[in-house]
Amino acid sequence: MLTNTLEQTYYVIDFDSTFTQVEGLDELANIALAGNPNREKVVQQIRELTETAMNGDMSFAEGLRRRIELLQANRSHIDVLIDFLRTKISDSFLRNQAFLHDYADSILILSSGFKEFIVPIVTELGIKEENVYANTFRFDAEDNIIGVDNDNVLSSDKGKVKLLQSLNLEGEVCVIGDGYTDYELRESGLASRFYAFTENVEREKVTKVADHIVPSLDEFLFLNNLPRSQSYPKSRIKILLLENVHPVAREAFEGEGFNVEFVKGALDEDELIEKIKDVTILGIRSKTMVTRRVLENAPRLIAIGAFCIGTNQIDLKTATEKGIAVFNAPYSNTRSVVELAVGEMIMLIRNVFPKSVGMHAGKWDKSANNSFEVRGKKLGLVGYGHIGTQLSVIGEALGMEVYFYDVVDKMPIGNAKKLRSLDELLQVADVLSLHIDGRKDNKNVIGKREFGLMKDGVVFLNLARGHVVDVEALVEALKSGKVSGAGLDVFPYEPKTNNEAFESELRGLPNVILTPHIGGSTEEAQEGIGHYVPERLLEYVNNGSTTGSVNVPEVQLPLLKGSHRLLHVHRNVPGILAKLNNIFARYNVNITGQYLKTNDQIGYVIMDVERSYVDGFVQEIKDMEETIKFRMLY
Ligand SMILES: NC(=O)C1=CN([C@@H]2O[C@H](COP(=O)(O)OP(=O)(O)OC[C@H]3O[C@@H](n4cnc5c(N)ncnc54)[C@H](O)[C@@H]3O)[C@@H](O)[C@H]2O)C=CC1
Ligand SMILES: O=C(O)C(=O)COP(=O)(O)O
Repeated sequence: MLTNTLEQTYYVIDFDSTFTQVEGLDELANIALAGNPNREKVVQQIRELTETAMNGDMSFAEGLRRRIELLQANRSHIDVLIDFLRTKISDSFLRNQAFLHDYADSILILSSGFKEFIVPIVTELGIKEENVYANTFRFDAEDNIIGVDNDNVLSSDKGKVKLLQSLNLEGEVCVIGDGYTDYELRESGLASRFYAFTENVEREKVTKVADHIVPSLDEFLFLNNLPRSQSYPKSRIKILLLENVHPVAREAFEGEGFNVEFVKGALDEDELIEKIKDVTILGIRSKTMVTRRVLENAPRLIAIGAFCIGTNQIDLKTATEKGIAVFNAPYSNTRSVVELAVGEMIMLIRNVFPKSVGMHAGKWDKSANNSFEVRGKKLGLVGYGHIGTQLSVIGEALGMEVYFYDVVDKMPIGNAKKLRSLDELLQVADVLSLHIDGRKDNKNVIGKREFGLMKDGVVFLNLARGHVVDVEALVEALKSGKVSGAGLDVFPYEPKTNNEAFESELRGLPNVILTPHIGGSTEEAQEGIGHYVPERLLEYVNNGSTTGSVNVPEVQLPLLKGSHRLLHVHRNVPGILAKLNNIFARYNVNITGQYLKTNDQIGYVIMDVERSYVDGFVQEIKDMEETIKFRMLY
């Protein structure tokens, strides 16, 4: 029995597609009809009836009667269903079991589904069996389901309203559900608020009439200031993913309840400025330019994930100044770039592409002229980082002599020879491949003078960044025969989407392989990046760790247990820690852990404190003039 007091608030929660991700009856049909050739058709009919009834477009009783008729299930199928439903409990309900448990006296499950499968599921999460209001099946002597208990008002039209009426609750009633019948409780005046729950399904007819739309139980608990597992609901945190990053990235964020917007192409500066206003995490690849203007219009942005290697498209200095942590995937597509470079190098030195083009036009040109092996040739690598060193290993395995030049002193791998200047390298290489990063200073590293220093007939590869080569000089070198073949994957201007044409003087030149910036575009690389970058971003958002950040000092933090964690990014000036400690001392706050790392622009201090403190303490930290970004986790 429910104890009614005047101040009491009741939380009436729907089961199907709210408490669980699925509709129980649809799934029961799916199980019961396993092996039946008409299974898909019948399940589909049942789903349509469920949807029609949920939208309020058919009388509920009629829909239920027709669904039971189609079902052909028995008691053993229900046991299978229960096991299945255990794996389909909505994520935000699983996260907030403490609330379900602690507020069990005030929580009612009100469902037009069936107690036989609802009770075992909800009671495991702390709900009281006596607070579950649902239909029950009728069985025959062989345990086949033959109907429903028609005496239960829930089996009739407006059943939920009738049932709630009969409970005669005194106090406030809020309803959480995904269906129109849940809204009818509010419409009838029996409930004072209706929260359309959209974690699993979103029905326009329902959200349109709701007092609030809650994408998760966390959001409901936040709005009502109730105890919850997330200090700030993740459904309120917007993540913008651009440039068609791998779907596993989207799943990683959505699985944790974040609000994700996914865009296939890149955005230009103005489009991004428009979109980024309420974005907390931005995911991009190499194309999206994150300029100072963009960052100045991103008040909520705390992190950027570059789902690639290069970060030259991001204004890192401004990002750091604003305490925005940038992460990338430093080696997830290294191998893919190297394989493409190896393939192109062999194709170019053998003159394969012109022969192939000729063959397509019917020209049989069997000759060895201008076709060479790579074995014994000198491979020159400009930039000896992750990609350069990998290519060094494979080049040697192909029998090439490897030479490299890097602005930083790098250890040669295998028999590779380090050269002291770019000029020296240009003069020895038979095949020259660029693997430098896209920093501004690298603009036109290879221009007219550099082509002039190269051997006649050199094979030239650029899979690094378009602006590092002067294209006009390259075209001239190709036309004059100085460069006998070139493989180009990157260009000073690259189309924003696949719908834009590629314009370049390089088009139509023989023995030039042009590829649309696909060095890192393999299934393997993209999936690897799709896992790696969200892991770094989630660690930062959930725990404060900055492992792998390219601009914020790296700190690997222990998991947060029992304390509140304050994350403070500040301008790196002397005396910050003393100032902070002074505030702690004045407010008598007990610190359970403290970490500090700095770089030349900013400092990142993390303080774990005991939960009991007064709010003024937090405000004082926020108000410090050196504070750039401040957030709290608990
Ligand atoms: N085509 C594509 O799809 C891809 C292109 N890339 C590009 O390749 C670049 C290199 O990638 P990683 O090897 O992973 O980077 P990395 O950072 O490991 O290596 C870059 C190396 O170049 C050196 N360097 C920079 N400027 C130089 C210069 N002017 N002369 C000589 N050495 C110089 C650096 O000291 C460093 O050792 C990335 O920054 C990115 O721009 C990366 C992945 C895919
Ligand atoms: O990883 C990089 O730096 C690349 O250039 C690959 O970029 P993408 O992911 O293809 O836009």
